[in-house]
Amino acid sequence: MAANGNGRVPTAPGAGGVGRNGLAKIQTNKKAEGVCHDDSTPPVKAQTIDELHSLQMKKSAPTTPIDGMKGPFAAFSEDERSKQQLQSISASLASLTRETGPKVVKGDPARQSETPRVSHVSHEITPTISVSDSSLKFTHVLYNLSPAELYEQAIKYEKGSFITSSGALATLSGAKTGRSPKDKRVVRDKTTEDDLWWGKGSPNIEMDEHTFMVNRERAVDYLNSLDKVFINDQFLNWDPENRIKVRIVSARAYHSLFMHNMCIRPTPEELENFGTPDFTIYNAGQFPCNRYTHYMTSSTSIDLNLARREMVILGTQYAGEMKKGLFSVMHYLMPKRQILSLHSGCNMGKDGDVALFFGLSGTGKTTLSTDHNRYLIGDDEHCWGDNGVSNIEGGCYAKCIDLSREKEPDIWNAIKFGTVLENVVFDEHTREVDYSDKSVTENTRAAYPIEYIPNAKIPCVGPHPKNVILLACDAFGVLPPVSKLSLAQTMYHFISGYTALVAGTEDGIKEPQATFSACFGAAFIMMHPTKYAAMLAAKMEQHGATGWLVNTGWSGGRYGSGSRIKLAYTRKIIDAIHSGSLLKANYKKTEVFGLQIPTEVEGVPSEILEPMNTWSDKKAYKETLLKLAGLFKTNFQGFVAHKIGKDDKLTDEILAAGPVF
Ligand SMILES: Nc1ncnc2c1ncn2[C@@H]1O[C@H](COP(=O)(O)OP(=O)(O)O)[C@@H](O)[C@H]1O
Ligand SMILES: C=C(OP(=O)(O)O)C(=O)O
Ligand SMILES: [Ca+2]
Ligand SMILES: [Mn+2]
Repeated sequence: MAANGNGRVPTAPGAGGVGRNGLAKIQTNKKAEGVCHDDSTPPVKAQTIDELHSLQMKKSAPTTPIDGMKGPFAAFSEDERSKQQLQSISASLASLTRETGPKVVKGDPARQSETPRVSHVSHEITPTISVSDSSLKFTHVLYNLSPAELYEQAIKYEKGSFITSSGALATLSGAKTGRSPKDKRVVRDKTTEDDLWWGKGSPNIEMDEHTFMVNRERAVDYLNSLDKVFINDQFLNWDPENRIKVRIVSARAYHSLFMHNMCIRPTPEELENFGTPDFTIYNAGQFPCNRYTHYMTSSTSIDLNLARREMVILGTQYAGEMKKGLFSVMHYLMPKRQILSLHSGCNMGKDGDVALFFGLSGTGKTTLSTDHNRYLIGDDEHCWGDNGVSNIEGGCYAKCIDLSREKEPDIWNAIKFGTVLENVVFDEHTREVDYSDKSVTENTRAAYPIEYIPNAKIPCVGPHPKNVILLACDAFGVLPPVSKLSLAQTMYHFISGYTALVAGTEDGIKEPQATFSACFGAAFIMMHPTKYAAMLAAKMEQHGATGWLVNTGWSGGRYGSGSRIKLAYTRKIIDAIHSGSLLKANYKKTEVFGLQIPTEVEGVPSEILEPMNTWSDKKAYKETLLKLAGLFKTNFQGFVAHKIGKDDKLTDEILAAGPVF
């Protein structure tokens, strides 16, 4: 025993007095005189460490009790259902050159000895001469794992996975940190040839059925070659009558957790009775496509086959491809049922007033629909049908760059256990995230279940919208912070789908990049933009919704000389739209774009409402305004030949609703 500071050996504990470093000595239990016990609880009921471990985890309770079951599924035993489920998964993973699907086993291969969930699929093993090695191998599936299980899988097996100080799962998406629209392919067949929008401006770049099958086989073979794959069986669309069952097969826990958060999570009962999915994604993102395959122009390919109801992902691990790929599918399926699909955020006031927020990436859909004073219905993808609106998703996907607790408290607080944080930078020791760090990418993201936002409206449905807000982040700084639109103007701006962002943050980039993306989501629509526009016009007219154009971009000059409109001001503008007070304001009409701008908005300095006021160089303002107007005009040329709605009246009005100069 070491000597203490004064050179004396400390006395035994229990003897009273002062111990080492002057601290009071530990007192042992009086009752335990002579024996050294560290607690008085009974010993654990285990003889070995393995027994102790087995005590720790109990088997999940079956949701339907096996005895005394009622309802249509009473005839099926637990075993029977589990067998059917494995057969369905095996069918999903079937390589089309082989007769049957792979032999599927549930559970982590690394934990077979511990997991009670190993259940063999009773495959009819057809004796065949040309048996390949791959057919001898079992495919282990990790089926609808919980966030906790997915965390463990990610941290154990996926490089770049860490728990941040707030409990979120930090992940890396690899070489791709954003979507790859140029690598998206859609199968052109007899049906889609007539139904879809092809050619100039369309996001649908064609591929043939055979090439799709080549890529599908490549993805399926890759997935079957792995130690294990993740399967998510989930739903899209909160409207129960138009709910779609989706299955996502992926190779990474990160992808599985992302989709767990983003799609609607089935209850255990719904999962038991899931049956066959309506749509399946094969995400083999780690594995590239073969560039010598017809139609491939890079090693990335995102392939959609509407007839087969399948999507294949090769060569990109960016999780947003899955979410937005399914959104494309909804943009096909829903309008066929007379339901309008919308790339918009959506929220609802206490009185049931619903607002839609359209806009391209980074314009504020997620930020502005997440509003502490209103119920969040969803941040990105919705349907508008005869009964009102419904969210397609079960989660939100927020941009995190420069996120602050003060400005966006609800999003900040949603970044906790269960949330996927993509491509963020954090302190190696404290695991505190630095949201201002763009070292990996500027497109850092958080994906969280919608119920992580305290005032989420569950189920995520609402009545018909009262306000339709078009968001444009105008880096030219010439669009007013807010203007009230006529129906024709709303359609003009909806079809134009304008935003201008700064290309990057490097010095020397003076010129903002204008983007026109029809329906504020050209990358995701499947039919001609005028189809969606006509539906929107009819719905807005029928339900008396008002259109608004809100510039969440620059004021007082273009990017470089002006500055971004304060989020606090934009929120005040949005508040005034929601409350109805802006509808009653006084308006004046702007030059060139002919926009109605209010003279006053509560909480917003009046001088910024008219952009010209904020520019010190009036000549530069006028030039920039005309430049932007020219860009709008050129872009709209592509639509002048199309009729919108049943008669020419609206079409003519829309054409007249653009800039005049
Ligand atoms: N005036 C403003 N209005 C809206 N967003 C703003 C404003 N100023 C800055 N921002 C920032 O712009 C980004 C908008 O992104 P986000 O809401 O995720 O867009 P979207 O959901 O449309 O892709 C957020 O990072 C937000 O903090
Ligand atoms: C996820 C995306 O959407 P947004 O930026 O609109 O949130 C995306 O465009 O990839
Ligand atoms: Ca979006
Ligand atoms: Mn968003």
